[in-house]
Amino acid sequence: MGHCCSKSDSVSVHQVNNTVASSGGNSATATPGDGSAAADHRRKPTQTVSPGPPSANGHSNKSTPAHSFAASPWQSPYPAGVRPSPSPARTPGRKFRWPFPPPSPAKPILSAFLKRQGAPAKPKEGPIPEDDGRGGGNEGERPLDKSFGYPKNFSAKYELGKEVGRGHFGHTCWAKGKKGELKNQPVAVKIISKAKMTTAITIEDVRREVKILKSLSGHKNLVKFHDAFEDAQNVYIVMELCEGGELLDRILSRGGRYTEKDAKSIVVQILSVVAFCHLQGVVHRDLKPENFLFSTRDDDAPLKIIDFGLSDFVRPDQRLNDIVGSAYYVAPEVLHRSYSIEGDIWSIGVITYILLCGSRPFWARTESGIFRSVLRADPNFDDSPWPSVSSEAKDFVKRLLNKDHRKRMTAAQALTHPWLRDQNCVVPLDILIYKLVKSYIRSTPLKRAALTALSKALTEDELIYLRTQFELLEPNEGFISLENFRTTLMKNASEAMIESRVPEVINLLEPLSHKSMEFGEFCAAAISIYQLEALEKWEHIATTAFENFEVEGNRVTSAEEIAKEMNLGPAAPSLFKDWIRESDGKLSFLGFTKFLHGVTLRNSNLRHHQQ
Ligand SMILES: Nc1ncnc2c1ncn2[C@@H]1O[C@H](COP(=O)(O)OP(=O)(O)OP(=O)(O)O)[C@@H](O)[C@H]1O
Repeated sequence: MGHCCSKSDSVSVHQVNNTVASSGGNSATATPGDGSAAADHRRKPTQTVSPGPPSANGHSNKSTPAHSFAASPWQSPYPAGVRPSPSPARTPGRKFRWPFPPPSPAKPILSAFLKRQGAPAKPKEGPIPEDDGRGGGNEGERPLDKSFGYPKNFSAKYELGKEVGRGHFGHTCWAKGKKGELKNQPVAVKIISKAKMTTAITIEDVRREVKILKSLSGHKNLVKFHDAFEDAQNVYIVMELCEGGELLDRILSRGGRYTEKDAKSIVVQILSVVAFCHLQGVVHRDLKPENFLFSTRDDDAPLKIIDFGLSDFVRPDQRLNDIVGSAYYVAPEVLHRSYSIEGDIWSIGVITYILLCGSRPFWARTESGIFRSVLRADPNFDDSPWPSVSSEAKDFVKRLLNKDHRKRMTAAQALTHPWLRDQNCVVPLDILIYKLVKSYIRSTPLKRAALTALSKALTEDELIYLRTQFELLEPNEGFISLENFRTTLMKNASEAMIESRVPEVINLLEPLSHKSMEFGEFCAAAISIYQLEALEKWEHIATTAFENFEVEGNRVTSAEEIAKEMNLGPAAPSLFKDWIRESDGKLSFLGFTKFLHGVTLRNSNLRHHQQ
């Protein structure tokens, strides 16, 4: 995926647009006036390109060819000096139709976002100055080092064939191996032009894409990485060839939507591979139907995730702040510049919504309108075909499209959702468990008692996910300890993760070395109050939990004690008065639920009182 701008820099960016509806392409009957007048640039390039005048981002379309064909024996599909229009005239319609409006090439989300906020937009594809306080060097003075250390003998090992796909910053060709294991085997080669790597950051982006592809090998729904090469002009990423086309094209060929049954099999594959990426500490950041390819043309061909060009490594407690992704699929917290792997889950929610009804959940004619909709609008579940969609499917989508990222299901949890139960999904280890258990073992006895009361309010059905996770930790005679957490993580982690992250994650669980947990305590440790609050029956759960707490756990406390337990300063106790019953000095129902919820820094009142 795109390397036009940095990911790691605040101006990073990208790919906005109508990409959802973008690639379907037979433009012959495009409807004027609805954004669909131009055709699919990948297939009918001459109808969409706008040679000559400066593009919407202020860069001349003439200046730099978008893609290098130097290494390809085949001709560029574009006329000389012409590249796809970098900015679509408008955003296509909400409904999927055939034919589709043109795909929109990269367009920075951030620039549109800044414009909305009244700040001057930075050039979208122009080099990002590296002396902007973000730690780069002055590229005007120091030539960029574009050597990657990859082998240089690409053409000795592979024979390039025709182009099979084109992104904004690279094109992908069919090729076959000339020697070794891949002799005569077809492969795909993504070719990224070094001429387009105009900053140290864009170079780093390519390096990271290769590193991530290497480190993630092994999942059946992930395109297999073979090798990376370079020469003076290009970087070549050799990978498994997927011959079945994009998920987007299949959605289109089915008239815009899937049956629930077929949608489930797609969603399970997406969740499975995304759960794998998240466990390995990788956030994809550009999940959309164009980035899933079918390995063959068969109806039941496996789906493969591609394009880790916007992906990044993320630690369990880390928040990322660069705005990247594609507008229709971007999560609210990405636009708020504080996000992590839950952003991918939102995108899967958007994809599932589209699969089930053929429309986008967040739609507007302009990019700023899309962002507004993502931030504020609730998706429509009333219009056709939603009344005939199962309530489980609707609940599933709603639990992915929760605007509060803490309330969203994780990919592993989603695989245990009732909608997918008949799919017999293999549920992978969830890194969220490690995060929650880490907090639990550091919490106070009162908090643990409250969590225990809460976990006891859940039904066996609601505990399926936790039971699966507990089994994955391979309890010894019903108990798990630090060793179980360590071995299970090692068993499920990639080599890169074992080297870089596992020690850190396990160290944080160190207090567990002196204790072991049976399933009951594990449930108390690994439930997320935020996720439970998102459930329709939360009120019932909370009431039952409080009844449990009254029987076992609720004790006389004071506002000072609670403030102390919640790590709050001396001015805070006045805030907690309502939490304690005057009659017996124990937590009230309100106090119980708020205490469970904890205090977040978002609560400006508390912050104020802490000062
Ligand atoms: N392994 C593959 N097998 C077959 N086709 C592929 C493969 N990888 C990529 N393609 C095709 O090449 C196109 C561009 O690839 P990719 O998305 O990785 O490039 P990009 O420049 O990063 O794209 P984008 O602008 O969409 O982010 C894809 O949309 C797809 O059609």
